[in-house]
Amino acid sequence: MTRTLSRAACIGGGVIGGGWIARFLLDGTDVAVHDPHPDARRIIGEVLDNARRARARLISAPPVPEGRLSFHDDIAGAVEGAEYIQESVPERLDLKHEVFAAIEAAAAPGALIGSSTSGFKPSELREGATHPERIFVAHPFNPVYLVPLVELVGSGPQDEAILDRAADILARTGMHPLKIRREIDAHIADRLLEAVWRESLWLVKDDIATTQEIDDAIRFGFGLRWAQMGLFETYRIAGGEAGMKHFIDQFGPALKWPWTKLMDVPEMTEELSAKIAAQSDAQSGQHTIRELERIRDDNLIGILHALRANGWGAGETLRAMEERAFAQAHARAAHAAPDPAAPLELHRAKVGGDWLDYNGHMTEFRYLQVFGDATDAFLGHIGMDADYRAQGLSVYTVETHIRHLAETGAGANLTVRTTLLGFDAKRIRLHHEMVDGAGTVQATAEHMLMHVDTQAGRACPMGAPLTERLAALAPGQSALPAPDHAGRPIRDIGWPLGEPA
Ligand SMILES: NC(=O)C1=CN([C@@H]2O[C@H](COP(=O)(O)OP(=O)(O)OC[C@H]3O[C@@H](n4cnc5c(N)ncnc54)[C@H](O)[C@@H]3O)[C@@H](O)[C@H]2O)C=CC1
Ligand SMILES: C[N+](C)(C)CC(=O)CC(=O)[O-]
Repeated sequence: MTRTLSRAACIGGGVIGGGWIARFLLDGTDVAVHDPHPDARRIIGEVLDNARRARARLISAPPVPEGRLSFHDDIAGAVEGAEYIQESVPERLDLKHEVFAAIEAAAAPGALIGSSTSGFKPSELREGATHPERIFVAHPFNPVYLVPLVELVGSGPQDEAILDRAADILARTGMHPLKIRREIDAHIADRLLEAVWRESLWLVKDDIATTQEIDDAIRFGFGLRWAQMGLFETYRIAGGEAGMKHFIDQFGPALKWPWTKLMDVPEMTEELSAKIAAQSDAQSGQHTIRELERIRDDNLIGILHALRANGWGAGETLRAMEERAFAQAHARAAHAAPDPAAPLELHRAKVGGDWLDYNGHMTEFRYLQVFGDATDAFLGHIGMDADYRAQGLSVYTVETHIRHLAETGAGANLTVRTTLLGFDAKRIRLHHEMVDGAGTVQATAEHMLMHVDTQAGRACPMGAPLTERLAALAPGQSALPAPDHAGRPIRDIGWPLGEPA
């Protein structure tokens, strides 16, 4: 299992710093914060509330125990003992230099120092630094706790090693590090965003469109495409069967037509600024910023889930993050060395608000999900983990019987108690009991699992390590009273009007 970063420091806890704090903290890392803003604790607390809510909806794995959050009056106190330091103070070079000087004076020699800067180059950030090689750009995207991309930028090839170390740490928090080949103002993504932003400002200034109309042009159209394919793959398809070559032949000339005014920037007069703000108020002023954040988060989570289901783009990053969270949960359960003579408590879950059906109860497929995750936790417990499956061996569930016994509602903290009902060379029979925080049984499940050779696509005997682990559990588990419903089929209720023809 990959190690979680033990201590991070976040200097600046505003929009972006708050997101970094949440990402690290919810990944189990202790986070030390310095931000002189008088309301910093409240603001960060509100961001954290939204981030916890989002994380519970995003990932079905049991939550990682949160790291410890501490606030410090100065930078020295915050960075002491931190392995990774993230600077997210306002976008002013003089301020960033001041902050780096204070960080360098107190940080451990091996600590990595990332900057959230949207536009400055590492060579600019490093001016006047004592150990410039430790400072690099780690440019994230809002909300940092949900959007996986982080652009990593150094000054040249000599920075490969430090960027690799940073990439490794940030990938373990569920991010997608993109190493930029060469430093350039505003990296990659902000150059692209800036082009769209600049053009949009012209459209508002020239009264061609309102902020609402521009946003509609994005969200009902090309914005939907960009979350899943980006620009080049999208345009390749737009070239039809002849692909990118045909696309360029057809639309290349348009680049010389006056479609854009990209090289100019409209002067940001008081009048233009007030016009944009008024249109934005009319468009979105009915929601608070925190409400808008929650709407945004829920939409992003839906998109990420769809991408995960399709094994595509940012969905792959989410899948890896979730697998890691499950592996950590299984390791924690195994480490707790459950009593083999009692039902094994190997899996926990919390019922998210979006797990409910139209009756306000946990919807049916979520029961199977929780029981399936508990089965995986049991399999991990007996040694059937990702390494085992990589050998082309796994188990398939061949039969399931779920009983729904209570009305499981939103927010319920579920624990699954697992009993081994028996095993032979190829099969494992399991019973799960799902209880809520008060110990009330919500549902039970019985499963028959078949050990398979996934390449050959047929059942095969388990090897010695697995059968030995099962045999070690057998004395304690077989002594437990068998549930009275075990092995029971669904009762036949007959046909009151007689057998149908
Ligand atoms: N807002 C955005 O969409 C994005 C911003 N960034 C970058 O992140 C950085 C921060 O931007 P935001 O979070 O948007 O700004 P912000 O204004 O929301 O937050 C900045 C925070 O830094 C604190 N601060 C000021 N002086 C400080 C000091 N000496 N030590 C510690 N904290 C200090 C402020 O109190 C404030 O809470 C900038 O470099 C920006 O370019 C990067 C990606 C996206
Ligand atoms: C507007 N911005 C330049 C600060 C935006 C970013 O840096 C990234 C983002 O989250 O859009």
